Amino acid sequence: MSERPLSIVADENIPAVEECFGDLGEITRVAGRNLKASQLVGADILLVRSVTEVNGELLSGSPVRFVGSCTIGTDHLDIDWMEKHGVAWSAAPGCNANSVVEYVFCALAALGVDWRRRSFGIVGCGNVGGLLQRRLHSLDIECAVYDPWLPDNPDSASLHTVLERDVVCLHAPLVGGGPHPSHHLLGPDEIALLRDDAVLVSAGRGAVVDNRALRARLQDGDGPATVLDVWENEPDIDLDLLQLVDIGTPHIAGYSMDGKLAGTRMVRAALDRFLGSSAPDEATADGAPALPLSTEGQGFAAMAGLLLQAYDPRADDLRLRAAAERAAAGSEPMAQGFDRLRKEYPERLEFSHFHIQDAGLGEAERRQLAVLGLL
Ligand SMILES: NC(=O)c1ccc[n+]([C@@H]2O[C@H](COP(=O)([O-])OP(=O)(O)OC[C@H]3O[C@@H](n4cnc5c(N)ncnc54)[C@H](O)[C@@H]3O)[C@@H](O)[C@H]2O)c1
Ligand SMILES: O=C(O)[C@H](O)[C@H](O)COP(=O)(O)O
Repeated sequence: MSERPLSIVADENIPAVEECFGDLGEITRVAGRNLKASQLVGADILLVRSVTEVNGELLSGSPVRFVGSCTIGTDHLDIDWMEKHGVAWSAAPGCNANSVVEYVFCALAALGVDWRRRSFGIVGCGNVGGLLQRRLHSLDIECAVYDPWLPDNPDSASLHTVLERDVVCLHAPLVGGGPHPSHHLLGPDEIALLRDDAVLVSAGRGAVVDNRALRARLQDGDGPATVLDVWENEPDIDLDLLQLVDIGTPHIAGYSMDGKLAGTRMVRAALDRFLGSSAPDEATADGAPALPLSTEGQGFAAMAGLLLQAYDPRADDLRLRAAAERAAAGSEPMAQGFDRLRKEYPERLEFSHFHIQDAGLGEAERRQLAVLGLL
């Protein structure tokens, strides 16, 4: 690419683009959900989130030579098309994995589920599932893993076995083809395996679970306690399903400020590799003063209380239900409300920004909280 300033088109909801990319040229912010080819006339670089389908329809005829997605997931990118047409690309593997794992434990805390007494099943054991597995190992909690690409994982088990565990966590990507597609990996038969006293946490991609089949199972009045962060047909989600889940959130498990900034930084680093240059100082969520958390109660209640002071997913659940009520009342379409909650998401910091102020906790609880990243 030439030495002239670059023209960078970036989704309006990616944080710190000006700080991380401003030295390279001119930045134009766009609404990613409905990005059109006509908005890419003259663009060299395109920075997207998961809501932009990046394919031949969008890119053919444009001068874009590098696409950066500040996300872990890549199912919105037509990688084959880009590689065939000489468009370089990068996502941000693992950028918000810690945020998702913290979401899982906070959701369990909100449900009053003492994770120390439960067995876990993990579907998809990459950056997110693998981090969860390592934390569970450090806490001496049993887990079984279904990941067809990782047969040597020490906890490797069949999908059937994994789905019969006490807490089932879904962290598989949405994969369309190949030997292990994941669309509706959990269909009616697999959903039937989930125990009534189990917990299901889905934080990969919505269409990994057949939402209609899940709704049918929950409508029968039984089924597991259910935490859904991702949905089929986002942002126009199934409002009946939302009524049936225990915690429903608008695809924000990975939305810690740390995770978002890591995504922006990783894409800048990838662009530098492409350009053969190096990055300026990066924006970071580090260095903020440690925020105090106080303990109340003892044992699991104290630990759960601390986690929920750091992040309580029930606040996100309430906001999503309020958006659903507005949709039902006809004052704001659900799709608009879902995207607005994501756009206006409050700043959320990961556990590493907090510290536990008083010493009411026992040694075991302190050690367990340290494993989770809370000191
Ligand atoms: N809810 C959120 O906010 C949020 C945040 C981050 C990531 N995600 C989603 O979670 C997914 C996983 O994230 P990651 O960082 O662990 O990705 P990753 O690419 O590091 O790992 C994905 C793992 O899933 C496995 N896998 C592939 N196909 C599978 C299948 N059919 N069944 C089971 N496992 C399969 C892969 O072998 C790999 O080990 C991402 O692709 C993304 O879609 C969601
Ligand atoms: O894939 C990811 O990294 C996550 O799903 C991420 O949180 C998606 O967020 P978005 O790009 O839609 O803002």
